[in-house]
Amino acid sequence: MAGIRCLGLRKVFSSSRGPKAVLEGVNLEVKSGEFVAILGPSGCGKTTLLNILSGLDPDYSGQVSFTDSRSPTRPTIGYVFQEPRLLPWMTVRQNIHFALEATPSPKVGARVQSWLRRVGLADYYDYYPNQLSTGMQHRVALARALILDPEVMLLDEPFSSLDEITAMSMREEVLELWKEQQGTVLLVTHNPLEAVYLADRVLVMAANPGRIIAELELTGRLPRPRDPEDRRLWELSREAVRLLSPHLRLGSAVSD
Ligand SMILES: Nc1ncnc2c1ncn2[C@@H]1O[C@H](COP(=O)(O)OP(=O)(O)OP(=O)(O)O)[C@@H](O)[C@H]1O
Repeated sequence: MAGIRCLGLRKVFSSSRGPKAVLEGVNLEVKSGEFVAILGPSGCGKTTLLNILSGLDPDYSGQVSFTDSRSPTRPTIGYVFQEPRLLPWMTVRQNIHFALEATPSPKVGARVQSWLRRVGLADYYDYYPNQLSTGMQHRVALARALILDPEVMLLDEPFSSLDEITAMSMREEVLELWKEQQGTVLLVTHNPLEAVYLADRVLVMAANPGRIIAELELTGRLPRPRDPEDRRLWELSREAVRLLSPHLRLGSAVSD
């Protein structure tokens, strides 16, 4: 499994108002096998950061590197986007198969089917995305990322558009898969309770420019397995919000 390291990361976007630094001086270290959440308000640059780490956005300054990877170049990264982004003309099975970039074979077919079972969609393999609920589409997106056996999982608010009941079961699924695969997870969220329930460590981000302003270590304070009803979760989530509040002002995430 691989760790993530960023040093002095800076990202500038151009707009009609001129260049704007969206990320500035972001330093980040995620250990191999660690589950880290990034908590921050809308527009602080969380997705921008994941896009850079995933390799989708190569236009930045600063350093990004991966430690302890089994690959000599770059670890396999599974990226679950905010929206499921399934290909609408492909069935569930075809969408997952497509991610593997492999030619069809009974072995690959069995692997796809096994992941569909894992996310509770074995009976929906021949459905098209528009025949699935949003929660089901998110589960397909999760299977599509996990089938790659990624060393690093980047999760961009994967539960934010789900109803709370579905989100609760998806969180458990992600925790289960993380334990099983022992991969490294970087989860982006603006839900403090979700962050402290899932992560070993929470990095708090503020906007304008996007930067990490605080860190909340949870491993020693909240042993696993965790109970979603544990009162300490509420206290810790309030602590995370308190770390963020001095940096919040209305419209702070909007371009000045
Ligand atoms: N392609 C782009 N061109 C110009 N500005 C952009 C572009 N993509 C993002 N931005 C700006 O970068 C900032 C950070 O955007 P980003 O999507 O990373 O935020 P975020 O923290 O993920 O927000 P949310 O939680 O709402 O998804 C925003 O101010 C946004 O307007």
